[in-house]
Amino acid sequence: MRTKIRNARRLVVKVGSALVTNNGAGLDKEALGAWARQIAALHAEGRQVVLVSSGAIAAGMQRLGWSKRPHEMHQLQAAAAVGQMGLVEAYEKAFSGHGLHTAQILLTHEDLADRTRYLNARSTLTTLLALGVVPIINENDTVVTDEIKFGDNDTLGALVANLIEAEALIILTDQQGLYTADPRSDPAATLISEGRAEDRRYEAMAGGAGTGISRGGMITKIRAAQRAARSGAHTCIASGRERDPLLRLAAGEALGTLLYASSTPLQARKQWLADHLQLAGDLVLDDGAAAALKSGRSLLAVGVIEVRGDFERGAAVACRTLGGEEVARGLVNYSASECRRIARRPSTEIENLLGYIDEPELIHRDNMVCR
Ligand SMILES: Nc1ncnc2c1ncn2[C@@H]1O[C@H](COP(=O)(O)OP(=O)(O)O)[C@@H](O)[C@H]1O
Ligand SMILES: N[C@@H](CCC(=O)OP(=O)(O)O)C(=O)O
Repeated sequence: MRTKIRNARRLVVKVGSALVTNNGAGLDKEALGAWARQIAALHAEGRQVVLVSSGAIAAGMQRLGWSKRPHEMHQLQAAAAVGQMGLVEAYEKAFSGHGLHTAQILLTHEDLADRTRYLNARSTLTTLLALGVVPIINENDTVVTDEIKFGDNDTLGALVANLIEAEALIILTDQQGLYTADPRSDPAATLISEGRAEDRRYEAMAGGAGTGISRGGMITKIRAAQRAARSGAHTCIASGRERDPLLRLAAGEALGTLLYASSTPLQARKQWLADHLQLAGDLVLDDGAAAALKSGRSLLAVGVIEVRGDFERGAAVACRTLGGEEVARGLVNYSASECRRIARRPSTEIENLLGYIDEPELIHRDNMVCR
């Protein structure tokens, strides 16, 4: 099983706040240095690595002399802006010691939800990797609001793995991996060595964040593994406090918890659709249309009985049954107001109804992913 990580040529490594800041005590430069050394060694083997690093808020809090994480968004954003400077400065120094350039990339949820920006982010990242640069990614905390937040960097790590079609996502944290229960509260909990990322039982075992400085906890790591698996990436959750965890995992050692992907990679576009967290609206389908989608056909206007939301051509929308069940999601060829005008009507009438026709389908099957 562990050959899955050994064989990975393109990896996303995520390091959490607790590790990066040594539980909030300020940037742990020694730890950063150790990751840089290991990533440099992986590079030398011809692998490409993207680093998703948390720690900006915690580092900023420390610089500003705050001992408690504030609740107000603007204060968190201010702390992140201060801390991100120190974070990238420390990484740049650590990697330059190994002759590697770094690049800072700050992303928001909207960047990955917008089709054009998604494609831009993807091509910038793959270009950087081809140039031998180590991209260092964090959420763009300065501009995010609650609605557009990834919130935790486990989710961001998984989306980056989808974005660049990584083969492995390695999540380093302050525990050895996934335990049968939170080891902080249950000393009898045992470590899970490996299993299918999609196995729903893991969600019940995982709890929230361990410390006041982290966001996600184990549950976001499990969901990140599920998300990564949808694009064929295997996830490993391991302790960042072990000696050389990245090198040992890349050598095939059975460290931490491996949550492997069992499906083949979806096509890049379908991946993006499957991970599209924010949808612009809903199309409510009749039973015939719902059945057609499930058997892999395109969505035609005739099967749409209601249009919800306000969206433009090209937006991602959910296709739902009258009962609310999501059957599929996809990129719609017509705006919401156009959809309302052509709903329940055969495709042959679209030109008459609108005065023009873009596509005969409302959503083409190539631009759709079934749930
Ligand atoms: N089943 C579990 N197995 C391991 N850790 C768990 C589990 N449930 C909850 N946790 C907690 O998740 C924490 C790791 O997540 P988090 O604090 O968000 O760290 P990070 O900053 O690395 O993302 C652990 O310290 C642990 O207390
Ligand atoms: N963007 C935030 C990271 C959010 C966060 O705490 O994530 P995590 O450490 O994964 O729980 C920061 O840099 O502080």
